[in-house]
Amino acid sequence: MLRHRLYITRALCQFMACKLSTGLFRNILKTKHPTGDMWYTRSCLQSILAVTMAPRPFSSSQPRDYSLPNTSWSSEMLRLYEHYNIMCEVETERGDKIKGQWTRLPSYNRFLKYAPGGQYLSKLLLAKARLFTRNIEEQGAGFEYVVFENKQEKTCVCVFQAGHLLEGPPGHVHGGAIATIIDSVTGTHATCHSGPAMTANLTINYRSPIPLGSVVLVHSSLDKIEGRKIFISCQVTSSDGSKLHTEATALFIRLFETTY
Ligand SMILES: CCCCC/C=C\C/C=C\C/C=C\C/C=C\CCCC(=O)SCCNC(=O)CCNC(=O)[C@H](O)C(C)(C)COP(=O)(O)OP(=O)(O)OC[C@H]1O[C@@H](n2cnc3c(N)ncnc32)[C@H](O)[C@@H]1OP(=O)(O)O
Repeated sequence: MLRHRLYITRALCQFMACKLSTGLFRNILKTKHPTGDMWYTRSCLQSILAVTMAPRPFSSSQPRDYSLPNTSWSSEMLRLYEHYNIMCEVETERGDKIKGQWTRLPSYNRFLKYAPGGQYLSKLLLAKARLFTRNIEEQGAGFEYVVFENKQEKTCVCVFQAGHLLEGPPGHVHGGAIATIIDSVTGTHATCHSGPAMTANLTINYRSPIPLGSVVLVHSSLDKIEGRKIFISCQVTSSDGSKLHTEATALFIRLFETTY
């Protein structure tokens, strides 16, 4: 009975939130930008994100936290997950648990129901839109990954296990899939540090192929910030760090004026 009441309350809240946000979008989108480029202007994106960003984009609630271990994770993936997860909480001399240097980031969940960029998709399709890296339902088939952030050192590390649907050269990971995980990790890093940001440039050097099914580490370091520009460098290495697979540099442009 209580569960039913909860479902009804949640459904009502979702309905009202949806009505409110689509109304706001309609009003925002009616205002034509002087350049005529009304869909993709920064001010437009900023207004939309400003009214809808209220909960932080990385949340462990809806619809599911994809960054948590599942049965497809190999022992190496679990070992590395534990290695970083254990450093997210430390014990003081008095035995209290306090926050450690690292933070596990819950998976990013899409926070907009309808976005202006999807103008050519029907509302039905748009409502189904998913983050590219989280769109394969079968566990272990695509991108299995978890990102940890170290705010003090301005670094992130991602433990990434590449599934069989990411094949490029036989038995190895597709270069586009590698670019995707690099973009996602550095994009997550930029967004966590400075708020929503878009990739302006991504330069990649592929040094050695990544065997399909293997677990690699994606290291992201924030090099510098110049105004709205966030410069990040990235290395993909074997899980023990001995082999360099890929290196990259990325430039992100912050969409908001203020950081959060
Ligand atoms: C739909 C928006 C979503 C935003 C994300 C929001 C939330 C995300 C939340 C969580 C993230 C979670 C996970 C992350 C997962 C994936 C991340 C994927 C990220 C992407 O996959 S994202 C798609 C690919 N990405 C694009 O589709 C961008 C297309 N592009 C543009 O939309 C514009 O181009 C933009 C906005 C980049 C800039 O436009 P703008 O009008 O705001 O700024 P402007 O042009 O004035 O540039 C300001 C200063 O940056 C310099 N600058 C600009 N571009 C440069 C370049 N390429 N090289 C060198 N310098 C550059 C200028 O020279 C100037 O420099 P200066 O100030 O010194 O003059």
